[in-house]
Formats: sequence, structure tokens, C-alpha cells
Amino acid sequence: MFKVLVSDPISDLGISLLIEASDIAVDKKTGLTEDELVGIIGEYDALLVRSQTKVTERIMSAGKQLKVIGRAGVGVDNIDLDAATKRGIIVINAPDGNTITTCEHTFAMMMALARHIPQAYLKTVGGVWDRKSFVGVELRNKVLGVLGMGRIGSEVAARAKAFGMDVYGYDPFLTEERAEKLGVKLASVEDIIRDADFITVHTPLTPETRHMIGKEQFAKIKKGVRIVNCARGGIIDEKALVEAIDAGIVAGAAFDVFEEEPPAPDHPFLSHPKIIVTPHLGASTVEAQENVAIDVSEQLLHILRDEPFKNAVNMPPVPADVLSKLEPYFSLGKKLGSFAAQIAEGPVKEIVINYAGELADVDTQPLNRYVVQGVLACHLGSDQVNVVNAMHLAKSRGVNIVVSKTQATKGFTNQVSVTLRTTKEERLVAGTLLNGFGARITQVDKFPVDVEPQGHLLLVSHHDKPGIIGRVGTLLGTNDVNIATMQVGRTIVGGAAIMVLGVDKGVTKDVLAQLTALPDLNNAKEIQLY
Ligand SMILES: NC(=O)C1=CN([C@@H]2O[C@H](COP(=O)(O)OP(=O)(O)OC[C@H]3O[C@@H](n4cnc5c(N)ncnc54)[C@H](O)[C@@H]3O)[C@@H](O)[C@H]2O)C=CC1
Ligand SMILES: O=C(O)C(=O)COP(=O)(O)O
Repeated sequence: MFKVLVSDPISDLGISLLIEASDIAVDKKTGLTEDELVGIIGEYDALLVRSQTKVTERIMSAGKQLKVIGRAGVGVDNIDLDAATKRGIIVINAPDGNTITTCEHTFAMMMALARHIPQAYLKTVGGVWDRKSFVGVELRNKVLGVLGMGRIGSEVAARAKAFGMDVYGYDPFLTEERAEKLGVKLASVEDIIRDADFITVHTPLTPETRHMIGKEQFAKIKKGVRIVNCARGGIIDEKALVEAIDAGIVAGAAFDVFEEEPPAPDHPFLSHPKIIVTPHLGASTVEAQENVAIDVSEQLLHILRDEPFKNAVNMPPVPADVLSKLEPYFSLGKKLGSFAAQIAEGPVKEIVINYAGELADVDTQPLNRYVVQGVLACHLGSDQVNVVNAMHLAKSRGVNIVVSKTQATKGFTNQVSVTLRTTKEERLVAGTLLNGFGARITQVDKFPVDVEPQGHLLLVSHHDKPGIIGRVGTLLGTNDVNIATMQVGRTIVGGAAIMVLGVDKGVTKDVLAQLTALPDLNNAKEIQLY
């Protein structure tokens, strides 16, 4: 049974997938302090948050069982990603579910700003019928500068065009071709500062975007500009903005997010007549909250159940077409790594992964992680190593990873081979995915075999002589070990050979010692693959 802690308000409908799962127990405890979280996190396998819970290193180190942190939303700046990666905690988010909602909130803010709606509302409900103080501006024919043309920025641009605005877009990843497709002018920050009547920001907060519009930009900005921030507090320098409004340079601003949330009661934005604010409501719609909660719950379930997943933030993203080609190999890769590690003696110095056939043209980085995970988990413990920290752990232990690719295969359409170089020896295990038959181990060292990589296996190395198979069978039978499958591999008649036996249960060290003591038998090892 996996225990999931939900520490921020997250839609029940969205997490019903978790609530109804028979292998999951969900606890909802919102509004906890860091100390309170540290006190209870130890019993949980997963933590589900929005932006309120600050998931610090302290919380993670107390979360001894924590495998995954799910963010029901986009921004993960409330989660210490480095600390999570070091500990092998997978951080996932729900990047798509609140795009439209946040885009619509940005538009609502921009229109409210253009027409002074919050200020006019307050006066009207206060009994004052004031039609002179609130003369607004039209959006039509105005230049809108969008800083950050990702998911939300692109949707804002599309709606602005419908309002007859002239849209300038800046994003380090915005190409001329895509800008043309979106119908926006590919601009620089300087172009936007110079020409825009409205500026809206839709980037994450990074060292590069922090105070992207500050004192220096306000000195050059178009007079009368209106500024919207529904992304992250700190992208626009709050202090410099207030000064620019008071100096008559900026006409007004609409902010959903703050450098510090919630802002202090004396924060200048809260009493400024030209600044309108909302309390980080960008993602707060029924639809978005359901979407993000469903997305994150689905991936969280996959991770807890050790199934392939997407949207990991502390791992490089994998394009969908690459993922669909690699996903079937994840389990095989992990098992080959594990098999090789279980038979190799001595500390591992190098892991050589070779991909042959149809995998030769694919970016196999995600699959490399599974192979390395399989190798390291054998020595460091499967609860200590996962696809998130496998590469980090290998590097920190000085294990070299070499990846090679070849088009040619020995009769298979695909083959993955893992060679472990240790201080004592070099061992190789190769496998393939057979259409309709699933995963197979096709080679151990120089010996061809055909073995299903599953359950308890015994690897016996011996001399190819009559009678030896019988002796092994008799010894195992005497010790109540049932042989389910058996494969013998040799390269020349009468030379060195191996047996790979599938057995129904694990064997004791004593049985392995008895096997090794049989005449003409060199070695016997047990391998467990799950
Ligand atoms: N107010 C709210 O409740 C919500 C806020 N957000 C925030 O909105 C922001 C945007 O979210 P998405 O569009 O989903 O993210 P996204 O990742 O799709 O887009 C961000 C874009 O910013 C661009 N970017 C990065 N550095 C830049 C720079 N120096 N200059 C210009 N562009 C730069 C990236 O290339 C990317 O295209 C994030 O900060 C997110 O946390 C998202 C949802 C709700
Ligand atoms: O998704 C995001 O990045 C947001 O800022 C939304 O935050 P929230 O889930 O509303 O606390």
C-alpha cells in the first residue's frame, strides 16, 4: 500500500483516481508548517502540492520513503529540485492543464486594467456615481509585447490578435517560422520596451528573467505602457515599477503574482490606485484544477507502480515519438543492467551500452538511465536508485558510461547489450524484444542463449561434457529446487559452456556452494530479476 499526502487544496474529482485505487491511501492535510510536515512526511511515498507548500531539503530528508513529489500545476519554484534529484525523488508537474485558464486570467487582468474595472467597482458600490475618473483605452490597434512565448504566452497572443492588437513576441526559442505561424512579430526585449502599449510576461522566474523589466528598462520604456504579470513575482522589479508609475511613465499594472506571497500588508501594490491585484488566481478555475489534478495523479500512479511516466521536471524531457520507441525497452534495459551487475565481480568502473538495429537511430538517453539504474540498484539498493538519480549516482561514484550504436544485428531487429568493466573482469549480457514473445536475453558473455529475463535464474559455467546437466538437475531436485526452464550455450563442442536455469524459488548459498563443487562445474550464481 502506497501512502500519498496531499498538502495543498487540490480538486477531489481530480485525485479520485488516487482515492479509488486499492493500492493507494490518500491523506489530505493542508496548511501545515515546515516543522509539521517534517514530523509526518516519513510515512509517505508521495507528496502532492500546488504552490503553497514549500518543499524544502529538510522536508525531503525527513521523507525517507518519498519517491515522488507531484505538482498540480506548472511552476515548481516551490520545490528544491536539486535536493530532490540527489535523493532520487522524482518531481512531476502538470504543464498543460492550466494553460487556457491562466491565459484567460491574463486577458481579464489586461481588460480590467484598460478599463479601471476594480477601481470603478469599488467607487460604485461605495455609493459614488463617478463617470469621469475612469476613462479607459481600447486594446484594438495597440501593440502587445509578450515576453515568453510558451504555452500561455502563445494562447495570449492568439486572443490578442482576435482583439485587433499588434502582437510582438520574444522568447529565446521563438523562431521566425513559428512567429509567422502564430501571426506575431518576432521581437527583441528592446523592441517591446520601445513600442509596446501593453506588456505581459509569461516566463518562469530564473536568474535570467529576474527583474527582466527593471530600472534600466523603465528608463527607456514607452510612456503610457500598461504591464501585466500573471507568471511569477520578480520577473518585473516591483520597486522600480512603483517608481515608474509614480513618475508618470507607466500608466498602470495588473499583478496576479508577487515577489513574496502573500505580500506584506504594507506592500505598495495593495494601496496603489493604478495597480490592480489578484491573489495568485491564474490557475484557479474548476476546469484547470480538475485537469491538473487528473494529470498529476495519473503520472503519480505510474511512478508508484514502477510504470513508464511523463512530465518529470528533474529529468530531461523526452519527445513523445522518442518515448513511444523506447518505452518497450525500459524494463529490458533495467534487467540487463541488473543481470550484468549480479554476475560481475569487483567494483564497477565502466558501463558500456551498445544499441544495435532499430535503436541505432533513436536518442537513447532515457533508456541509458534504466540500464544504469539496473546496474547500480544491485549494489546500492533498489530503494536508493531510480531513473532520476541513476546518472548522478554513477558520476558521483566515478563510474564511466559509454554508449555505442551499430546498425548491424545478429539476426535480431534490435539488440541492447550491456558490458560491465569492473576492477576484476568484463561481463556482457545482451537482450532483445521479440515481436509477440516479449523480452529475451540473447547472450551472456560470448555464449548465445534464449532466456526470459524474469524471476529467479541460475547461471552455471561448466565444461561441455556428457552428464553434467543431469548432475545439476539431480542436485537441485535433492534440494527441493524445481527447474522451470533451462538453456545451454556453448561456442565449441567440448569447450567452455553455460547453463541458464529458471527456478521456481531462490536457492541458498549452501546449494550454490554444492553446485560449484560438482566436477567440471566452474561457477554458479543466482540472479533475481523483477
Ligand atoms: N498565475 C498563475 O496561477 C500561473 C502561473 N503560471 C506561470 O506562468 C509561466 C508560464 O507558464 P507556461 O506558459 O505554461 O510555461 P512554458 O514553459 O510553456 O513557457 C515559458 C516560456 O518562457 C520562455 N523563456 C524562458 N526564459 C526566457 C527569457 N529570458 N525571455 C523570454 N522568454 C523566456 C521559455 O522559452 C518558454 O517558451 C510560468 O512561470 C508558470 O509558473 C502558470 C500557470 C498558472
Ligand atoms: O501552475 C502554476 O505555475 C501556478 O502558478 C498555479 O499555482 P497554484 O496551483 O494555483 O498554486
